[in-house]
Amino acid sequence: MIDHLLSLQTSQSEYYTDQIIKRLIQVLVFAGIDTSAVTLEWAMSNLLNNPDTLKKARAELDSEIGEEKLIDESDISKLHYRQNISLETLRLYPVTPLLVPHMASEECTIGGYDVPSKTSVIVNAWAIHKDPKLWDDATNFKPERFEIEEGDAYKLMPFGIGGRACLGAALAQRTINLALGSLIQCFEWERVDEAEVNMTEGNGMTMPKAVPLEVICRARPIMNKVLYESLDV
Ligand code: HEM
Repeated sequence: MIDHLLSLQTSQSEYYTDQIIKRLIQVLVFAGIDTSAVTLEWAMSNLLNNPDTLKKARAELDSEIGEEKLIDESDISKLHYRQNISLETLRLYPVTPLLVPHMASEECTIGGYDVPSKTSVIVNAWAIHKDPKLWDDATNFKPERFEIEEGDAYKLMPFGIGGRACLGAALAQRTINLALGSLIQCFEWERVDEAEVNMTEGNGMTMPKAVPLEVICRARPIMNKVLYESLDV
């Protein structure tokens, strides 16, 4: 990306100044890293509190990919249940719960309220995602719900909607699905004790867990195979 921006700088030096390039990279780092990492932590926490879901996700991986090769990007589209786990995680724990503030470009009506032009408008995606009028059993973690519904964009909007929606949504979904798939394929996961993982939401720009996740993991046999192959022994 930096390479590409620097080559644009040679042909369009007035626009692609060093400052613009630095800011673009800052935005990508800021918008792209913590959001995906925190979502992954919420997803793992959900799986540890829902062992049957974890078992089902592992069974899907074993049957679609097997235990001989590691999951790669081309496998993601085969793993529907796994994708539903990410969607359900982003529904219950959207890491940007209020999206980012918008401004009404012209006078309009929202939910019966007259909104003058240039008013700041904040969308509470967190509340929409848990609204019992929109979702059955709204507060429970049920990835199966997406087998029936497609994740209507006006009900499920962890990446925002429209012209200013998240530019990295597709990349984020691929990264999260691949990372989560690899973690499930390569390790057995257990809670550190009998108690459920604490799902309290903390404060911060990207809604973190109030109590960081602690887990026990054990390598599955595929790890031996992959490690030996990479050492070429
Ligand atoms: C789980 C991961 C992510 C979530 C939940 C997320 C969520 C969001 C949300 C809610 C917005 C604001 C949308 C709106 O204005 O309504 C946004 C904007 C943006 N996101 Fe993401 N994001 C994620 C990952 C990423 C990644 C991986 C990148 C890039 C590497 C990225 C780049 C951006 C950029 C550049 C914008 C600003 C778009 C604009 O203002 O036109 N995001 N994201």
